[in-house]
Amino acid sequence: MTRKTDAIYAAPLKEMIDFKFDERVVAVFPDMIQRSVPGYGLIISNIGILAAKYAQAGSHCYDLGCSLGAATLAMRQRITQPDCDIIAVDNSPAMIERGRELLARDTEPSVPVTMVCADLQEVAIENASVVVLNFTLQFVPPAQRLALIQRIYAGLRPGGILILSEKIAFSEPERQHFHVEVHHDFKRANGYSDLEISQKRSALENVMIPETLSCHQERLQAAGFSFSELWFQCFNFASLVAIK
Ligand SMILES: Nc1ncnc2c1ncn2[C@@H]1O[C@H](C[S@+](CC[C@H]([NH3+])C(=O)[O-])CC(=O)[O-])[C@@H](O)[C@H]1O
Ligand SMILES: O=C(O)C(=O)Cc1ccccc1
Repeated sequence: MTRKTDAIYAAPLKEMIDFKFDERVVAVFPDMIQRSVPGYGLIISNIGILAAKYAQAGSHCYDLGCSLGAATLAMRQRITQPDCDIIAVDNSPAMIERGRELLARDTEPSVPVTMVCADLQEVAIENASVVVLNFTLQFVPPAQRLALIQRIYAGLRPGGILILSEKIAFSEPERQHFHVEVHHDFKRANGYSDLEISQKRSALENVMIPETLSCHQERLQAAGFSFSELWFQCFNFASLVAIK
């Protein structure tokens, strides 16, 4: 399959509109996320590894903010426990429509998947062994984040896990500056121009709100998770696993 190149912010825009997961983004999303998030492919494949270890027989696995279902497909390929299913949720109709097409191409008999177009806040989380928030919490309004993590904790079985990947912020200006600069270098090395980088940054400003690693760790603890581990970090992109 040829991958469509992301050029959404390549030409100067007269007016900056907030970033939205619409048809235009969906059409280039695999290219956009791969060129923008350091370690994205590695994170996806290791979500499969973690799910294979922690999925429990007869439980649900959730992929919240699934986009095109990359984490879902990685989990689906690896989970071997009987009677599991995956519930993949996204509130972008364009993402779910394309995600369903990609899922239909994956014809190997394996774990059943349901792709749901809904706000993740409206989806019940129950009898869960694996919950994935792969770069999704950063788009949830900060005031709603604790309640969501508490609801995930309540829906997990003992021994179940939450995988939480996020772009992170740093409280010390010098450290924040370092990571932002190096991330921009990463994007430049992947073919984005300075204009694309700066226009996308403005479009994301009101929509994607990163927090510090300690903010995430403290929230996980406050929600009841007594164990969490940073298993991935590259520049200002990190992934935690928390075990109930
Ligand atoms: N309230 C919400 N309810 C449901 N979905 C939401 C909500 N808010 C945002 N989304 C969805 O969360 C996704 C975030 S992208 C996740 C990548 C994916 N996890 C991946 O592993 O490829 C991350 C990124 O692009 O940086 C988008 O598809 C939104 O529509
Ligand atoms: O592109 C960026 O600068 C990011 O921080 C990551 C990202 C990737 C895909 C959609 C939105 C944000």
